[in-house]
Amino acid sequence: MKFRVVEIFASLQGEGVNLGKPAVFIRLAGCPIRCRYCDTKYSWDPLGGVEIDAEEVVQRAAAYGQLGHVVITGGEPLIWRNLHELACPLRRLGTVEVETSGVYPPTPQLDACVDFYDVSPKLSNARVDALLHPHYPRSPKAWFKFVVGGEEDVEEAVRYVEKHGIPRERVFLMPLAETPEQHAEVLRRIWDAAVKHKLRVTPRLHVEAWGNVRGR
Ligand SMILES: C[S@@+](CC[C@H](N)C(=O)[O-])C[C@H]1O[C@@H](n2cnc3c(N)ncnc32)[C@H](O)[C@@H]1O
Ligand SMILES: Nc1nc2[nH]cc(C(=O)O)c2c(=O)[nH]1
Ligand code: SF4
Ligand SMILES: [Mg+2]
Repeated sequence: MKFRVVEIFASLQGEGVNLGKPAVFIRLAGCPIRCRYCDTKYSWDPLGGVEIDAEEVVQRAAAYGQLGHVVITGGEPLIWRNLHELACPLRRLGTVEVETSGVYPPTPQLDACVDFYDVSPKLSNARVDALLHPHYPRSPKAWFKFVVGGEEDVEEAVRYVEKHGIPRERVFLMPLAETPEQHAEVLRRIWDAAVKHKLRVTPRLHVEAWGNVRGR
């Protein structure tokens, strides 16, 4: 099975439940959702990247050394209906985490090979119609990151969590930011609302360190 791969790189997981873990990132091409704030628009074209066989992707990922954790991202990786043909062999390299908007459900074969879903449900600040699939709130493997730019977004996230029955202990707020300056400014804006609503906050480590650059 071949996949269109935009980039493969080693970095620290900059977001969410596996924050700070050294990981190999595999960014697949294609995303039909098109969030207004997306910091990875170069991944949207489904014909972008290069076509690589799953086993070759695993070899290239393995070349970074046994980092122990692999992140499949995009783009929207769940549009690839045979994603298990990549996720399952990647388990040879460690735990497997999938970054997703949560719009598309995993197949049972994929779910068996995933350790973490890092789900980013879309609030009105994304300016898209993207419904969270009911598979994720009830999955013990799913963690949730709401991109927020200020207090109003935090309040919307609180309503969203309640409406969709998302377990609060699996929820993170994450600054809508592409530069270290924006990141610090948004953190200050959401800080008290996060405390008030007892919601965890995840930074975007790579944005704080490098801004929005490829391969980091
Ligand atoms: C590029 S997306 C790829 C995975 C998947 N399409 C998704 O949206 O979760 C990876 C993560 O970056 C987040 N993201 C994208 N642009 C952002 C921005 N400008 N500020 C904060 N988070 C952003 C997304 O919400 C998601 O959590
Ligand atoms: N360091 C780092 N961590 C990340 N976590 C999720 C990312 C993504 O683009 O999916 C990402 C990324 O692009 N870089
Ligand atoms: S779903 Fe993810 S990759 Fe697609 S536009 Fe939104 S943030 Fe970007
Ligand atoms: Mg990124």
